[in-house]
Amino acid sequence: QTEIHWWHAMTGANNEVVNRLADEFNNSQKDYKVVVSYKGQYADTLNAGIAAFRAGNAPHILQVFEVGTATMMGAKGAIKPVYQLMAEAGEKFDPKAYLPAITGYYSTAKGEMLSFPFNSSSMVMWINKDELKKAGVNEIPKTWPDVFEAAKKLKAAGHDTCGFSNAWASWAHIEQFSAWHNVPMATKANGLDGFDTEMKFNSPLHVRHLQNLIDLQKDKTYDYSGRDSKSEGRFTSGECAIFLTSSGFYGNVKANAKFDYTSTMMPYYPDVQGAPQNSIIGGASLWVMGGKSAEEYKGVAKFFAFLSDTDRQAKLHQESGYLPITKAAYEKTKASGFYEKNPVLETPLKELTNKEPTENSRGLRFGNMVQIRDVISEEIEAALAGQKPAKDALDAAVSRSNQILRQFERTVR
Ligand SMILES: O=P(O)(O)OC[C@H](O)CO
Repeated sequence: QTEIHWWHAMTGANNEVVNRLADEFNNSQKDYKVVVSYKGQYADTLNAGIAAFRAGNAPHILQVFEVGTATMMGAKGAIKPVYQLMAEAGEKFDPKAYLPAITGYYSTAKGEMLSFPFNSSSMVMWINKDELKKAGVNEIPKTWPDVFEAAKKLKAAGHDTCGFSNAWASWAHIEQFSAWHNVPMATKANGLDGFDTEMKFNSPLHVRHLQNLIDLQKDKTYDYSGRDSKSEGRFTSGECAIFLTSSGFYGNVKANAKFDYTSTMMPYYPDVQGAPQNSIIGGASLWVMGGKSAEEYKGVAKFFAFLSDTDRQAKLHQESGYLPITKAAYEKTKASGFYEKNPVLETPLKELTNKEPTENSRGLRFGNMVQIRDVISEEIEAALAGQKPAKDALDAAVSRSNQILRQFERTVR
């Protein structure tokens, strides 16, 4: 039996999904065995994969979050492009079977798919309906001003430590925020049209939004919850009744929330023309590492074909809140009337398809984005702590990010 090692970053309900998929595949045939290992949060998993590649003991499959895409593309020799892998192994593989918002993110300009879409998400606003009702908020907030008003009422009703919050600081307030308001995060279609891109997220709109957060952070009407998803439990525990994070949080919400909940589209500033635009994807894809044997690659290709099965994809979507990856899985879910009963699962799809994507909302691809996210978060944290005004923090984040982009350009040249 040939072992296929899969390193991933899934916890809670999504960790169970990963384990179950591996078990199902292992029981479905005898030639290959998928062995899964949890390697920490996404950034840790990516670092572990790169370090292992350098040391000559990389896994076969590495789950990498969407912002690690450029890093993986630039890591020559470290990866085996998925379109090549599938062709060499003779596995049926049609990139057109997948949702274009997802494949576009993980393909070259020529349309060659480099990594295998696995758990794509978008950011939604999770709502604790019971607590909103208790606080006298009769309508689910739609706009940022609505959210601020609702958060003030929640605070007055006893939510002392959190009126509203979010996971993934940069994803929420810079990356998704820019796309949703149709303003550039950076030039060159946010890097999709070339690594020689420059950051632009210090616009008056970005400054205004961060200033609002700074003002509300003072008495915890807004309360910061960190750079990644570790604090998502603040929603399920009931502490924060309005919480922006991934649609892929669904499995954990379903398992742990002891209240009536829903998810809704991200808020927007209603005076910004064209807002809301469309959201961009998040989550992760599966990268195949370089330097493995033909037999091992055959096993990986078989596993990917297994994952693409329509019923399996539909189930994965319906249980986890991640997007249906294939068009067939989406159609099947829709036709079964599933979304009428479970509107929560349709929220990210509605956001992604809200309008035809523009240069500002197709996605993003930045070299060293993992470091850039840290820089953005660091500056947001300093601003929220009252150490610098919003404009200074965003100017600093932009200029530091541009330096990191230039470093990346030098390494891939
Ligand atoms: O929580 P996930 O898996 O949807 O990922 C959220 C962000 O896109 C990670 O970069």
